[in-house]
Amino acid sequence: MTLRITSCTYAYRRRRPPVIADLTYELAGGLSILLGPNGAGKSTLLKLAASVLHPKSGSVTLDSLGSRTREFRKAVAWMPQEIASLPSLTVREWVAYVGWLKGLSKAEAWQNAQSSLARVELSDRLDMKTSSLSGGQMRRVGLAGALVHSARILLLDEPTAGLDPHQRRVFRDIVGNLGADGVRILLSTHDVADLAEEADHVTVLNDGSMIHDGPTRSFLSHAPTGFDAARAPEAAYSALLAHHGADF
Ligand SMILES: Nc1ncnc2c1ncn2[C@@H]1O[C@H](COP(=O)(O)OP(=O)(O)OP(=O)(O)O)[C@@H](O)[C@H]1O
Repeated sequence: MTLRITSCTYAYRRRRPPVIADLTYELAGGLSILLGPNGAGKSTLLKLAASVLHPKSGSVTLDSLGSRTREFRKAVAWMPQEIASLPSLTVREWVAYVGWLKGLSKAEAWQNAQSSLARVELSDRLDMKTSSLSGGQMRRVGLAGALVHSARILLLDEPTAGLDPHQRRVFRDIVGNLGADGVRILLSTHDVADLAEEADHVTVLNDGSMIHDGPTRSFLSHAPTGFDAARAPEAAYSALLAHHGADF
């Protein structure tokens, strides 16, 4: 399934410059990462792709499905940057609720909640209230929510922020397995060094426009010569932004 954003423009306020300006993008296969300075428009782009926001002009489609259709919403999962705990819900209820909102039956949602929480290593927290979790644990609940309805497209907004090194490894394994199953993943991150080596594709946003969109190899080629491999992703990122006069 191909997710396409075509000539999209989005502004939060009238008479203000758009946050996303006439942007066209197609999500490649495997893992794509979305980079850019604070305020570049990464979360806004993910929300447009997830049908949480709707463009003022242009379109968001999945093959022939428009982004306002139920089928589109079922095929696409979105993990927001801020995962809200619902104080009255347990961890399993929180994830099952997301599954139910995405069209699963109550029984399926309840069952899938258990298995997706096992994938993020939270089986021992099923019956705890979400309000009692740490920030990193709550992000893992958010990821379980994105996994619960087996979407073909995953849109993850800074999923590794605040995760400890072991949980980063668990996250990478999950993403690697999903990629192998043909799920397409777009994730935003500031963790250039950590994730670039895993990514198939890199997109860089600056001030609402794409300044790079291509395979990881072509992104890394922007690193000035002489950088060792471990520092190449950061060097490539800085070089691209400097080239485009970004204020970062
Ligand atoms: N709800 C909102 N109302 C008004 N302006 C907003 C709103 N959300 C975001 N913005 C503005 O839109 C711009 C892009 O924000 P966005 O959150 O998409 O950037 P980002 O690249 O995800 O940033 P970060 O890396 O800091 O998360 C910023 O200037 C931000 O202030």
